[in-house]
Amino acid sequence: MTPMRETILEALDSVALPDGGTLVARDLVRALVVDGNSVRFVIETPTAEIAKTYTDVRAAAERAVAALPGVQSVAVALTAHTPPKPAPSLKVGRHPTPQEGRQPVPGVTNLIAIGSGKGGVGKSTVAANLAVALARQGLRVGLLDADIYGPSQPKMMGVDKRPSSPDGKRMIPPEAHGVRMISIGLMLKGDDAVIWRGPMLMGALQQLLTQVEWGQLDVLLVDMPPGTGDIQLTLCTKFEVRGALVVSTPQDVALLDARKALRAFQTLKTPVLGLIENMSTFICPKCGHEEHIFGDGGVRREAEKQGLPFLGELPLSLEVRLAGDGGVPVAATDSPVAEAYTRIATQMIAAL
Ligand SMILES: Nc1ncnc2c1ncn2[C@@H]1O[C@H](COP(=O)(O)OP(=O)(O)OP(=O)(O)O)[C@@H](O)[C@H]1O
Repeated sequence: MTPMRETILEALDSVALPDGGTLVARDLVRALVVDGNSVRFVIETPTAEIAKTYTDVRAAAERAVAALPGVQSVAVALTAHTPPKPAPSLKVGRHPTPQEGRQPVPGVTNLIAIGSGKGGVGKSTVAANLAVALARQGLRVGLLDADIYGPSQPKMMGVDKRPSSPDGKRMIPPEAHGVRMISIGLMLKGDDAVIWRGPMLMGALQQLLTQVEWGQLDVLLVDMPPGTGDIQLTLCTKFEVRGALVVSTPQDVALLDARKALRAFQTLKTPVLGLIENMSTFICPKCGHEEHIFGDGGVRREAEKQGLPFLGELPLSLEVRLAGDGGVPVAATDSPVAEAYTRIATQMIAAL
């Protein structure tokens, strides 16, 4: 049984604060994510001084949520409100500028959203590798990490340089493995968490799309946060999106959520260019035995059922994980997995 957001907020509304009110009544709960039986959220206090007095509140909040039926793990972060860290002189993170209709991103021919229903299915890994595979085929490629709550592209692409902003108005994206890349993660210091409300998220996305000097790009891939929400809505309603790719594992629970993401793209009138299956199979490096850990062919069947293109499958492999953690995506190497990415990139180019 998956716990409901409302039930969690109700439980948090019972957590009293030393300076009066409750966590919910004082609107201090941010970034509440329910992922199966795991719950995570942030308690954001107005100042660092107040945060220091909230250690017991955090423990009480964790206990209150852990006691709910269906909850197996709870992670609570305690932060103080800090304004988002700006790039050298360009402030990112503001309310969106009003805008009429869907706009193109200057210089970008194909703006493509990479989404997933469920977190952790490898969407960011696929986005990074696909970007590199497309660049290796000679395309001019950009990658925008819009996973504002868990930006992972700087690590996966091996970029830790902050973008420069010579005029304080526009940002120059750093380049890695032939891909121009920008991530909200590059504008933050170390482990800082971004805690913005919906309008701020929309403003940040708008800035990353329009105030970055992307140059001429054949493809700009947008690594979306998992699920459906403000970012997906803003991207698909405010910008001319060529289409979306949806990543899933073959597991039933992942497919269930992938279907929701597909439906959301359809509702937003964003064409789905195809489905990609990640973690399809595991081949034991010692004995060569092949095991379908998360099920066999689920995403291909789903694509057929929905009448959508199936772009290919990618194995579960230690090499992929190590490459991602090491900042050199496997698609930049000569591994057989890189070939699988090349095949998907070729299919994708044909679909554009
Ligand atoms: N095919 C694969 N083989 C091995 N490890 C993988 C594979 N795909 C992804 N991973 C690993 O799984 C973890 C989660 O991947 P990733 O961050 O890409 O998922 P995600 O769907 O973007 O997650 P989130 O939605 O939470 O941002 C990472 O450690 C990544 O290296």
